[in-house]
Amino acid sequence: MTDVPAVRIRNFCIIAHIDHGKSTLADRLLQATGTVEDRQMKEQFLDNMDLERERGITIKLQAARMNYTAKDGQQYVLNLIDTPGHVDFSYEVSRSLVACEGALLVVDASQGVEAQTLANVYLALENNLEIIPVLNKIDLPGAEPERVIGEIEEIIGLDCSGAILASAKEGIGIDEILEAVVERIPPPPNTINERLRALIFDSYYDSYRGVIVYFRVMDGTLKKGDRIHLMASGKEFEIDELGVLSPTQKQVDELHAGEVGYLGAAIKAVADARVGDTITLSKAKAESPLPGYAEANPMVFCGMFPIDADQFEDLREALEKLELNDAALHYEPETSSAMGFGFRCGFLGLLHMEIVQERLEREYNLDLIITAPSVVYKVITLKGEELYIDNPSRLPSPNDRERIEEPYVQVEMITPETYVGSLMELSQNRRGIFKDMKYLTQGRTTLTYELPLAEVVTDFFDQMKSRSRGYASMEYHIIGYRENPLVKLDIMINGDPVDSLAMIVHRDKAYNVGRAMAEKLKELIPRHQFKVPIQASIGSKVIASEHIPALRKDVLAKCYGGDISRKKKLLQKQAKGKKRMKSVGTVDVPQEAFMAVLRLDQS
Ligand SMILES: Nc1nc2c(ncn2[C@@H]2O[C@H](COP(=O)(O)OP(=O)(O)OP(=O)(O)O)[C@@H](O)[C@H]2O)c(=O)[nH]1
Repeated sequence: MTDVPAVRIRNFCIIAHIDHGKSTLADRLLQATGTVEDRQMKEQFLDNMDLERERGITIKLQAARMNYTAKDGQQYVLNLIDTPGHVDFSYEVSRSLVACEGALLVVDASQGVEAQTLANVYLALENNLEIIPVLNKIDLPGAEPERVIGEIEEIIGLDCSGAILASAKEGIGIDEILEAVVERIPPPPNTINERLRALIFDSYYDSYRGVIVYFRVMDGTLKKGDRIHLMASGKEFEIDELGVLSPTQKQVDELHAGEVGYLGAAIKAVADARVGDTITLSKAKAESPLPGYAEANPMVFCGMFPIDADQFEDLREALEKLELNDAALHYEPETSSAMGFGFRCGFLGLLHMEIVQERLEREYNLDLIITAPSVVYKVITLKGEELYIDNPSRLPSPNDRERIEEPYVQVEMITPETYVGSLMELSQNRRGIFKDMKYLTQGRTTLTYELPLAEVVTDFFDQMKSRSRGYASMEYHIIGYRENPLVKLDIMINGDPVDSLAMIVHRDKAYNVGRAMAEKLKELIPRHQFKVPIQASIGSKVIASEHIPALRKDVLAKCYGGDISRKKKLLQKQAKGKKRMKSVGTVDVPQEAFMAVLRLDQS
């Protein structure tokens, strides 16, 4: 909007670990600046997806524009850009940081610095953001702001002399935070006369208006009606809606360098306007795009099969719809000898996978069987080809391959000292390579390991949480592919190989995993009228074998005295249990069996 010179704009975001109070603080800032009136204040305004609110996590980033009259008497525009709080979405976090000049680093004064906070602070420092430390929750009796300040200084090396003590809940420190944003965060550079470059930091699909794009104008001016060119996708569109988020959408005619806004341009799918892409004008293109564009590559894959084969087309339609709004979701049809027709789907990480699954089941009413997550393996064949395999059942035979490589990640954990031994054991068991350990204040420790991603996606996070009684936190990033002696483990049920249960494991662990899998499946697959053998094999060699004995007793025999309502209840319970089963040959296999690998006692 023309009336705001760049010197009176401040663009900032909030960096915080989950639950340290980011959303509560954002709400307070919106209230204190009168952006949202108290009575229309929905709790946690910025997290507006139901699923997000239910789980209390921020998935999609958004922005809010606030007008603030500072102590110097001047009117400022403060743009708060929200960032997602989970490692799966770290690329989106990095783009939203680039759209800012400063960040509030919110740390729970009764807890301390956590792994995820660290990762995002380093990203902010790399991007030269001005960081304002905020010690939140000082109203809590256990708050120790001095200790936590010491920790921030020690771990991050950040000068905390200007740290602000706050309680988002009680509204303490909110004015100080707003003043600090104005005083300490630099205004955006005034590049209004340069060619238009605007950075996309988020987008979502609206069924009436097409994709709505959130962006920060870095250089130049953008007007309603302009024809825009997206520098990475190469696509062109005409802007039919331009506006700011205050925090609901409000239309404006133009936006200048330094401003944050949204646009609509009849864009069909978010994949056409990806996060990180640069918007420029068709008639006066910028010479080069803004740096740092990357396509989000799926790292974790799983199979999704409708329990009822008739739902295959519904599943396809649901995935098509989700894809409009999720550029990182990949899928392609898959046929499994055991499961029939379904899709192989790719995700950024486990949380992303869970969110998609939940939406398919909840919003599209699909009953799905989902197979265990797998990472993408790189196979070099004897002919020298390089193949990327995201489905263990597709692994080329040992006779055709020269080697297999798997993705590795660097994992940073922060934990109270007491749990260090247990977490080191967990990491060693998961083929981890110890890299570093540092003692912090108050008996807290950072641990750094390099681990195969495959070992991290199979419940590493849950194990870490349970071994540390919920106190440890972690963060990981991909560091590349490494060769390992990996083999394919096949599972046979009743003599039939079940392709959806095949997995790729390290040779040294194959025997244990095979045995544990056979035992677990024996536990999870219900008894049938006949004996069901279960075998685990590598190539033609059977390495573990179990069997489920035939069913003898009638379940109803358990009921006494012909109590009909009780009988009904039991039958209903059985029918419900059946819903989540897939027939593999003549054997009914429940959903849990396909996830058995996540529940093996091998951690
Ligand atoms: N006592 C106290 N509790 C607070 C304060 N700020 C936030 N909380 C509580 O801490 C919990 C987490 O707060 P949120 O604002 O949802 O945390 P968040 O960082 O946004 O969490 P994510 O959205 O999951 O990233 C909620 O139960 C809040 O009510 C505070 O200053 N004092």
